Amino acid sequence: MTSSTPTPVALAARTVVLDLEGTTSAAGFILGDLYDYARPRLLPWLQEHADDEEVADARAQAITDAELPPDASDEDIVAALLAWMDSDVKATPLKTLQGQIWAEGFERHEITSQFFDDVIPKLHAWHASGVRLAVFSSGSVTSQRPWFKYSPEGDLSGLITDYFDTVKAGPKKAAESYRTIARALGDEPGQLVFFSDHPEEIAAASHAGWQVLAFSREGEPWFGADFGDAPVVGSFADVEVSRL
Ligand SMILES: CSCCC(=O)C(=O)COP(=O)(O)O
Ligand SMILES: [Mg+2]
Repeated sequence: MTSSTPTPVALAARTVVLDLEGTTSAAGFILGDLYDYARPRLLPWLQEHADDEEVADARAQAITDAELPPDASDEDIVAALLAWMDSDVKATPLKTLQGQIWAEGFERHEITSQFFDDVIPKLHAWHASGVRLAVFSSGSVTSQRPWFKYSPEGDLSGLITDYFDTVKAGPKKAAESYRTIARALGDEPGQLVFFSDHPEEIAAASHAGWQVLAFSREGEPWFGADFGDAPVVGSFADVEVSRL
């Protein structure tokens, strides 16, 4: 029998920016527990929050993105949202509406977040050593904040200083989004490192001059993907980050 020891990766950075699904947290949990929570709540949410500006914008954007007629009904829009959910299409209007629904679910203690066992100890250690921690996820900032507040290990929001989503920063597969985040954080690109499970996100961050670290976790959608020249690990336990 052969055994392989993972190669530890040592990095120096001012800020670690975290992807969530597939990196800190299991896709199966998000696509299972969280999506199941959102599905039956989409139609009543649209109906009951029709006057909310963010909901109205998401509704209009969903009509455009799904190529629905301008007078599409709430039922038509929900059918498009559900189809996106079934294929895990990370459409911004879907993420806005899911995020609002989940935020309420977290506040009501009807859902909690989930992290791989190797993640939270490292977040505490890096935060304690002065490394800034931020998030860049397709999940909306409205859902990112309670994701860290209502963790199974208590409130982790004190560890995270900045949150970015595709509304604030732009698409995760576009290098310009990483330039926007670097400017917002006041860091030089090389002072930042992006952790992600997605090859195109890793390529985009790298193109913007960031350090990158790819996560290839067994059982996750991008396990075994080709990350080009990027260093690859399977666990936060294999990573050391010192403050640059
Ligand atoms: C904040 S929990 C919900 C996360 C989510 O909806 C999502 O799509 C995560 O995708 P990521 O960009 O973090 O891979
Ligand atoms: Mg991801």
